[in-house]
Amino acid sequence: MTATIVWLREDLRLADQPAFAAAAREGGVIPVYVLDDETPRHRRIGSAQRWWLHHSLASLDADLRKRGSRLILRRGVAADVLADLVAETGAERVHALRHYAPWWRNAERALGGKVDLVLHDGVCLLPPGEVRTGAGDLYKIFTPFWRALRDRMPPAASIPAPERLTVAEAWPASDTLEDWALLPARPDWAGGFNVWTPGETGALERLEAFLPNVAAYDATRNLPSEEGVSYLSPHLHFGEISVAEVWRRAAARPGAEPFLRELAWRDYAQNVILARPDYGKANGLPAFDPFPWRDIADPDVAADFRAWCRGETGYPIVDAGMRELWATGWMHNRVRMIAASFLVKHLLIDWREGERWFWDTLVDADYGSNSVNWQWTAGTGIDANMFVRIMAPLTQSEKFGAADYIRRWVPELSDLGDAVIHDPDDHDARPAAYPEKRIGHRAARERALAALSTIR
Ligand SMILES: Cc1cc2nc3c(=O)[nH]c(=O)nc-3n(C[C@H](O)[C@H](O)[C@H](O)COP(=O)(O)OP(=O)(O)OC[C@H]3O[C@@H](n4cnc5c(N)ncnc54)[C@H](O)[C@@H]3O)c2cc1C
Repeated sequence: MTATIVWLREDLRLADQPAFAAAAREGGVIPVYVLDDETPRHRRIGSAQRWWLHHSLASLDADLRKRGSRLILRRGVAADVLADLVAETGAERVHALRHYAPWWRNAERALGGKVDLVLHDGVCLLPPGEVRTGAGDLYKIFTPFWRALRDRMPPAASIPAPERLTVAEAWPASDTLEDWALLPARPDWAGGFNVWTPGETGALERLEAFLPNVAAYDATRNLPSEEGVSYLSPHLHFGEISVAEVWRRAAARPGAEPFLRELAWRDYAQNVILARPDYGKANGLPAFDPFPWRDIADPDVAADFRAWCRGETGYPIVDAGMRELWATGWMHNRVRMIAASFLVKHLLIDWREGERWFWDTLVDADYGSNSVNWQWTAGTGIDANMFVRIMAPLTQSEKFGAADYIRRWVPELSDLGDAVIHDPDDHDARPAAYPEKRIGHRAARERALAALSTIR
């Protein structure tokens, strides 16, 4: 019997997975995941995502075993490991989904030069690069991108999960998940991650739980104290559910458009990194290259950065968000915007420092979505919120009703009432255990605008 390898990356599912479907038609299937910390170099999978990956791979292996198959785990440079595995097993070809992070495109090119690699679309609603302006260019601005994408929806019908995968004649050797030590041990900081159920079943359950709320999403999505969003981002990042399936299921309900529009941001981000592979480190607007960010090597700046990471800035909404991130690996979108803006504009610290922190601590860290959103918030991006629009964290906190959210994540403030909790200093109500503001809003605003004027 011929054998075919399915190379899995952030597409850890069986349903609506064209690489599995194509391989299953050809004979014996060998599903392989390669832990590759070398090809992405400093973009190796971050600590929070290693936790997720462990559980997601365990879940996929269990699902495969129900179909008479199993997951083969190998470690090393993906293109080399897979080429060796093809030689070892006599596999005829490798099927995989196409990915858009620059290191994955390099790995696809390298592997394609060695073996018969068949790449399938399935990571986005539409393959990045396909949505273009009338002049044939890629869209820089989200709103026209969204309109063009929407005109080409809905996505094609779902591909069912293979009921039984034909088994390879002999299984190649596999590492074990324990060999990879993906879970934190000393200390185990992932206790709060138990709010998540990584894997295809967990992803589907999340979607089912969210669908009845889709019509209310527009009204609740900015309210961190409420459960108004889908919490699907890590499942979507790891490809445990296809974004097309999320679209189809949500679009079948009335009032789904605001949610579908947010899904399109994910596609948009992949389009941006396809056009600008260095978007995680290079300003979208080169005019910002000489911007006088404060020097992180300076001990005062380093202390500000540490306070931001730990949720000790003295701004309750920022601190609640940063602590939610540390505890659960996730942060509400509105609070991500406020916390990111605070780092960049109030503390005047380069957006790349924040992007790196999020890379390590988010369970949904995604090269496209993270860099696009950081650059959007910082005002340095190709589709940018202007730098001069400096978010006032305290006003945002009040406007979006964050009192319960703050009480939950900042226990020092849990006894404060709604009227004072957003800005305890201003009401002379700051408990001694809660830190002072690192900098006042007005002073921060003036400093940020003065810095901006130097590059104008
Ligand atoms: C500074 C900053 C950094 C971010 N980094 C990431 C990241 O690394 N990975 C990530 O997936 N999202 C990132 N986001 C976007 C957004 O915050 C999350 O996608 C969202 O909070 C996830 O929660 P949810 O699944 O409940 O989203 P919902 O509101 O339920 O949205 C559904 C899905 O749409 C997509 N989506 C929604 N908003 C955005 C957006 N602005 N950009 C891209 N996709 C979006 C996500 O896949 C999300 O799961 C970032 C936002 C900011 C401001």
